[in-house]
Amino acid sequence: MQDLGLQPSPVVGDWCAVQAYASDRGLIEAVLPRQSVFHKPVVHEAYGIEGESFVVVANVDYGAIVMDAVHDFNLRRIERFVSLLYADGIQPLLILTKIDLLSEPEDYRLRVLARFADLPVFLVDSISAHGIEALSSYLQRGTTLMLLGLSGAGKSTLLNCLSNSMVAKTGEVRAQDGRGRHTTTSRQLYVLPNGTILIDTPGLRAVGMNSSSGDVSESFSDIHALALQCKFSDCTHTGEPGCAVQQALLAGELEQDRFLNFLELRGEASSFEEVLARRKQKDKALGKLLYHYRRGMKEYD
Ligand SMILES: Nc1nc2c(ncn2[C@@H]2O[C@H](COP(=O)(O)OP(=O)(O)OP(=O)(O)O)[C@@H](O)[C@H]2O)c(=O)[nH]1
Ligand SMILES: [Zn+2]
Repeated sequence: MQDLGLQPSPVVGDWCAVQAYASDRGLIEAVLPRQSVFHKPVVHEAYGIEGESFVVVANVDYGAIVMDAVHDFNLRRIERFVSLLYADGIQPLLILTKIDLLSEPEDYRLRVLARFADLPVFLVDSISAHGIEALSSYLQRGTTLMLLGLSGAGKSTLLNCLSNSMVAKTGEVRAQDGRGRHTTTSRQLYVLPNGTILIDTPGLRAVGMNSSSGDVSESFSDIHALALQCKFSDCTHTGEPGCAVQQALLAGELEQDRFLNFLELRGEASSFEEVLARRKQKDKALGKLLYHYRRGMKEYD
């Protein structure tokens, strides 16, 4: 967003005082005090580093983690989202989608509750709207829900289902693994007919936050398995000879979209790891400096 010279700069979810100068245009004069903010951390706390973080969404009441129960059910990812939400004092909810494709959807609820006993879990089929009713107590006028989830998790479809109108464009998804295209390219805010506010965050960015390359290979186990057959163990899969990933792409066994998604996430993960490496180097240099300083002091004693 363009820096408007306001303190703070408005983000999605902010309530602003606006001076209207045309029927569809206005000038933001002030950002009203925020009730809550959701931060995107730059560096993961698990590494013992208090990294920078920045506010991505303001005034969120609930963080709805949207997860494809069929193709992407992952307790570790739930944990990551839950801890990020808790860190900002935002109540998490879990919405497991595509349950129409499961024979025993209740099993998934039990698996989640065994680990996160207090987490409200909803099993929904956004196509037929089955299970949507259970969410209604969270969908109140003036309540803001932020949707978090990977690309293809079913956020746009859920939004459509909730609003009963095509407010968001859903992407085509491959039957094979259920991964979608990145139809959500910017954070957006929708107001449901009853006055509930929904904020849809880009699927890719949601996983990008504090992901490490370990997480990336976990999410792309097919590419990881192919990579083991590459001629070079440090193959980047971007043009080396004897690359099994490129071969699979050529043979149509690996979808180009999925590969591009992998490259994008790997890029994010490696810059994250670079930050860590730089930080370690700095700490080492500081340790050395302190050591010499202390020795110097002793010599004076
Ligand atoms: N069977 C079934 N399919 C679903 C359900 N929800 C979503 N889908 C399908 O899953 C695919 C991806 O859904 P989207 O709503 O586009 O996913 P998204 O989370 O918005 O993805 P991004 O916009 O990339 O972040 C689409 O083909 C949907 O039709 C569901 O409850 N049941
Ligand atoms: Zn390769």
